[in-house]
Amino acid sequence: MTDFFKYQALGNDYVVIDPRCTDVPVSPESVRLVCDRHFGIGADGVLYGPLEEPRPGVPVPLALFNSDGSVCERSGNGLRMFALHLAEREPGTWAGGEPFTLRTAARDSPVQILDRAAGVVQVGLGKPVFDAAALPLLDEDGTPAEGPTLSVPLTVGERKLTVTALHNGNPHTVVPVAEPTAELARSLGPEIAGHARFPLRTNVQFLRVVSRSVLEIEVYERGAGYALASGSSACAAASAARELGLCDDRVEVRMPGGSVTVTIAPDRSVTLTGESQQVASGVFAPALRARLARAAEAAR
Ligand SMILES: N[C@H](CCC[C@H](N)C(=O)O)C(=O)O
Repeated sequence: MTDFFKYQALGNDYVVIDPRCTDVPVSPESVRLVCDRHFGIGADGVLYGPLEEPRPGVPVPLALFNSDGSVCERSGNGLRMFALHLAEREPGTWAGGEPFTLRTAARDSPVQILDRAAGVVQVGLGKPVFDAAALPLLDEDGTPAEGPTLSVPLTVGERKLTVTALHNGNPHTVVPVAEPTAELARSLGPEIAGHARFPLRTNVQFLRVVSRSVLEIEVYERGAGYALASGSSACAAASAARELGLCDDRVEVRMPGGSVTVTIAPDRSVTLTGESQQVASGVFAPALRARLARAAEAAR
């Protein structure tokens, strides 16, 4: 029995719970406990799956959770880590470098392991949508906003920002700034992520365009807080910068935990490539197991 596998991608860390390997119940409450860095394992989220026995040629379903227990539709890094998990469990089936498909609440995402030893995995996030209704984004007066979300004004406390919002499986808000810092992300990030104009909340990226081929971001994730890296955030920043004419169609996105490569096809489809690694696997101690079981029971 293996209750959990822990992975990280550029410091964005996830615990994989594979129902084929453990009977630990997964609920929002137990996710919060597992992700707690003091009372649990510690992670930005949980990848729970595969939800059915994987078969080659059939999309592999999994569920994604943020560390606060909320459901997340898609995670660029999370899917890359989950692909590696499948390859490490069943190298004969998944590690051959053939593309396969992972299925989450957002939609199907193609993944491909480019270098298993180095943990290099590519994932396609499809075409982003720059549309107020998709996020959703409300007007200042609380009514649903309409139309494109490129360079829209957003008032946050005393600050009048200009942001670009988009949906690439999950919602993102890109804030161009002169100097993205962890302090800025930690202070302003939560105010934007939970802003009344985003009723479903949003992930937030503070962006500096270093050159046409290099972007730098700091990330505040919806449901997980400050993050050292985020794959879909890197893609969101690249898509926003590309749409605003600020970068080319292949960019390096630098984050505190490391860099990824994002490419944007002529039809705007986005591909994310980067590294990730397994860092640990193990069993929960009986006391934590008991608490997880109680947490799942309470959630019923
Ligand atoms: N870390 C993830 C993004 C998680 C997004 C999540 N916080 C949400 O609620 O949308 C990534 O690498 O793409």
